[in-house]
Amino acid sequence: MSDGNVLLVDDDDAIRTVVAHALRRAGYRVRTAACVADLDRELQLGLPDVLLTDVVLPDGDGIEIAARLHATAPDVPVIVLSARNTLTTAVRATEAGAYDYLPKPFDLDILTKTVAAALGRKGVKLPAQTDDEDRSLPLIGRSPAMQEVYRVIARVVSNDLTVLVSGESGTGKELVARAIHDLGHRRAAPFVAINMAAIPRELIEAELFGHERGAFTGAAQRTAGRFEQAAGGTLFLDEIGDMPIEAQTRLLRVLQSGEFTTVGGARTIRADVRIVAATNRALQQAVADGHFREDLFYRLNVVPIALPALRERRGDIAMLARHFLERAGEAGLPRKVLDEGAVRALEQHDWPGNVRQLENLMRRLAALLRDDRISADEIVAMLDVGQSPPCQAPDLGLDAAVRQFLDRLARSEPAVLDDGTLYDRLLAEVERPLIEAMLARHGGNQLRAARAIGLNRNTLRKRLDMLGIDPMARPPARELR
Ligand SMILES: Nc1ncnc2c1ncn2[C@@H]1O[C@H](COP(=O)(O)OP(=O)(O)OP(=O)(O)O)[C@@H](O)[C@H]1O
Repeated sequence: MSDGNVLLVDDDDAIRTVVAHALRRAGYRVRTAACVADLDRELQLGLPDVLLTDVVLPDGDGIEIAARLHATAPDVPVIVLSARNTLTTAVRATEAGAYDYLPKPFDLDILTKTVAAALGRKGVKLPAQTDDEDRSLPLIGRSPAMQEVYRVIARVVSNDLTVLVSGESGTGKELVARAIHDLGHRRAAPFVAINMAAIPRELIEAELFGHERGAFTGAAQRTAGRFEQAAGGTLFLDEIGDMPIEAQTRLLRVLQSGEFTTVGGARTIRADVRIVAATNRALQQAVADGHFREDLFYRLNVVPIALPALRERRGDIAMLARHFLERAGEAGLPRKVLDEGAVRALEQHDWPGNVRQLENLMRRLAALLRDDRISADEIVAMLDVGQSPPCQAPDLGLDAAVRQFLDRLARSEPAVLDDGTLYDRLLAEVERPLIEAMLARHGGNQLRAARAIGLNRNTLRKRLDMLGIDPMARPPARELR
């Protein structure tokens, strides 16, 4: 049995009663305070071994209390309890020197265990407080799964540990990487992203490490790689599972030695970057299949952050949807609101394209609907995009396009057949329906569609721009003539 001294500050009588009871049952001596003034009186009577504090108090802010106590009595761990379950709160609490942050509602068992752990680790050195706290924190969501993500982010912003973010496409992996950069001490230096799936495999090493003049055909001058561009900042290695094995070996060497050599050069440069890698597939499986080096996996997976799929945190959907409608409004699109049925329809959907798909849908609704209120019917109609019946080869609409083309050809002058443009014209005819159908089939996910078609993602993006295709749009119904 512990005889630790706990001081609990919360203006909610029920929370004070329940928490104090649970902690007393666990063997702690508990004092309580309902506001900052009460707390000050209690502190004059003696310091506790652990302080638990709510954030919003009638006469002050619990995080300021944490910072104050951390400055005057750094040995006393502070656990912040908050109903404002945002990344901002988690990060502010950690920066203020709090030992831990527990989102409300919390589990009493977890609270008791956290208090026990805090008592066992008193005197832990915590990150220093930083200056500007109201930096833009873009991650939305209060689900328990996102709370866990915030807690891990809050723990890594003050160090340079390598982070591996995993999650399905569109779950916010890049956003997490940016948040880690923007909140950390490297934020004044660049955040540089490189996507392994978007670069031809043979160019990845040159892109990462730079190359000397003449290092390979077409290398007319020395070019700095992403490691050099990101010096002092953060390098985001997206879709790390797509990295060719030779580049993996080279990256591993860099991570081990802290230095790299440019392609074709004898020059060694210190790698001063924080690495955040991301993957949308199970890297362990890639390791088991021999496609990803196990030693590199462990080097990258120092701090894992697993982002939940949107369907695993349906409680966040309404908040995210409203956030995206608001953003669309700020961007000049008409302001719209969701009615209750619309929210339910959104919450029931499975979101194969995750937050990105929800964001695109909200933007399209804001742009296309005439009504100010969005109803369930409109959501369902727009979500219907590309749902092909199961167990049936989907109709990509290509046969119709080709038939129409052949039809026109049959009706034209015979010389048109031999004018040297047939190949290009036929391709032009099928490209749009092919891309539209494959995008729809993959829920608007460009990476998956590109992979399925056999195109590089960058090439697909360029073609979308060229053809003016909206990746989330429903493909137009093609008539057979
Ligand atoms: N929690 C969130 N709050 C607000 N916006 C989000 C959140 N998660 C994702 N988004 C938005 O969704 C879109 C997709 O996010 P992001 O590019 O970070 O996903 P990703 O997992 O890196 O995707 P991919 O694997 O396809 O590269 C972005 O526009 C991002 O701003």
